Amino acid sequence: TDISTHILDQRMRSPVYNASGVMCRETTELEAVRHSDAGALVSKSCTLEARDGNPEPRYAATPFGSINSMGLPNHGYRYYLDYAAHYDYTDKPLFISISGLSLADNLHMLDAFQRLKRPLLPEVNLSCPNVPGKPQLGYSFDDMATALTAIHAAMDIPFGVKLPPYFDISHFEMAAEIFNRFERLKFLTCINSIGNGLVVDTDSETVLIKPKNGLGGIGGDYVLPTALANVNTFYRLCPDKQIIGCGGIGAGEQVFQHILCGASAVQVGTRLWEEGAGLFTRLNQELVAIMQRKGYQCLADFRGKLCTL
Ligand SMILES: CC(C)(C)CCc1c(C(=O)O)[nH]c(=O)[nH]c1=O
Repeated sequence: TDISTHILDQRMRSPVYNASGVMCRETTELEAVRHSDAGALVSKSCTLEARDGNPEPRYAATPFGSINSMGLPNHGYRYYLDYAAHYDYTDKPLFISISGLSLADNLHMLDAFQRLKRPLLPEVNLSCPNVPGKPQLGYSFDDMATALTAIHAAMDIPFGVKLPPYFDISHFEMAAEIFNRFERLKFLTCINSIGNGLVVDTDSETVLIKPKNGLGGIGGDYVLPTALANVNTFYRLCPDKQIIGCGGIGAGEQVFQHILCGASAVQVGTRLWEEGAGLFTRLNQELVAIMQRKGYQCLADFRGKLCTL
């Protein structure tokens, strides 16, 4: 049973790896993912300068997932640039998440990474903050088109984007129309956390996290249906791009479902935060067991073959 996959021409022995933001801010964490059974690794979204992020508590596990308002804590792009400069690319693919506070910052960082002349894979976080008072880039279609036009013009290496969840069919169509303009935009990672949820503790009658009056991105079991809808819809609307699934993965079954919906690889956030890097070994084993039960030899036997009624 072969669970290997490729993103562009880069082979992954397993289709499963970490989601940006989890187990990837420190080089020690990146190395833990690299030494695990994950098929790749992605770094914490970086900004031009290092950031402490928001006051704690800023992450909380909940009965069916998690809530977070980390506030982009990271060591600044140079720290991840150094990791990418010395990385052994024959091992497993390295994705670099970029979340500049402005288009100029994104262009500066992306240029620095492409000047390394290494096969790293940039993942531009479109949940990055836009001008205050405007929706995030991923929800401001004109600004998103402007930013991607500038990024595509500046990038001569392939890159991807990390997308917020969409819910309205017209938004899927408008977003896909924009992404399909850009040939070197080669992969779409769907989805980021579902924004600005609120989790309340009944006994204390209090929110769980300190920032933003307790509002934060929701991950975990709660988001699986939305994640699968985004994976499958962009899989159908953007046939020239690969889809990386993210959201609601806690067992091999959800890895299977994401790939059935069209994902070429999948990322795990909440479950990885809660379980640690041994998770990848478990998910790989559970995926193999499902494939064996169904008689599939490789991921291509079922990728994108979701049946409709
Ligand atoms: C939400 C932002 C702080 C604007 C970007 C970083 C980010 C964070 C974060 O650092 O709070 N959390 C997420 O679940 N997704 C993200 O993309």
